[in-house]
Amino acid sequence: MSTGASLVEKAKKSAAYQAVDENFPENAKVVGVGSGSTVIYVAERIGQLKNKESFVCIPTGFQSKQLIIDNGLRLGTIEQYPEVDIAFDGADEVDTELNLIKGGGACLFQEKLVAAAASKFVVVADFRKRSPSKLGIQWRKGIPIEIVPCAYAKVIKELKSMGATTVDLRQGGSAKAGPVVTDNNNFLIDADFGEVADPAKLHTDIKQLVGVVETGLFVQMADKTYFGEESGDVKCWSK
Ligand SMILES: O=C[C@H](O)[C@H](O)[C@H](O)COP(=O)(O)O
Repeated sequence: MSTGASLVEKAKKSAAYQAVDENFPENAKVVGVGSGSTVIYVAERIGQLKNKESFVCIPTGFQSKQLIIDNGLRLGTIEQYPEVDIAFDGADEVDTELNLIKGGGACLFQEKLVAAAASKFVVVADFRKRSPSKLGIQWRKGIPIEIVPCAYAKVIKELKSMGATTVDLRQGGSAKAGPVVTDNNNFLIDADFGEVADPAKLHTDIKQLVGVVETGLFVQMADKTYFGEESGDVKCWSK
């Protein structure tokens, strides 16, 4: 009998494999590979393609770069290839409009850069990531926000005055004393705004604060999301 953890793992793998199988363009030249535990299976599936010498993969951070290398894929950079045919990535939460919260694994800036450069953006997730309506229902840790380190005290104060109920500078915990440092040498703040009524407005309001590099709100960027279900099925939401 499958345990809860192995059901989740199977769900991630089924979603990732189906997303690659149904969306990988035959003549793809440049492919974005996201970050996190679900994308591991995306990279694995792309690594099984017979024509893997014919395209380059663009990473969204250090872990993603390692996934590309470990699966025998060609590594490129977004500076060399600013036009991406398709990008695959995970999400922390997906709402019914396909808006996303991302950055639970501290990789949001490069993820958004690659997704924004992509003609098509496909998200892979397990059933726990699906919101019944708005963002902020399933993912309760707050919206990840990447900031320039010296701005943290100012931005925390401003997020509180914008109505965030809890605002935390993300800590490394037992793995690192002090704050998490992103792949871009920045800090992360997690700001809880509860249920997000208008993700586009919240993103714009946060982005205007001096010191904010990017928010983990991906508004109207995803074309499709594949959810691996507990039953073993995969559900696809598309625009
Ligand atoms: O910063 C991390 C990324 O946004 C991930 O794609 C996101 O946290 C989902 O990761 P996972 O597939 O491990 O749930």
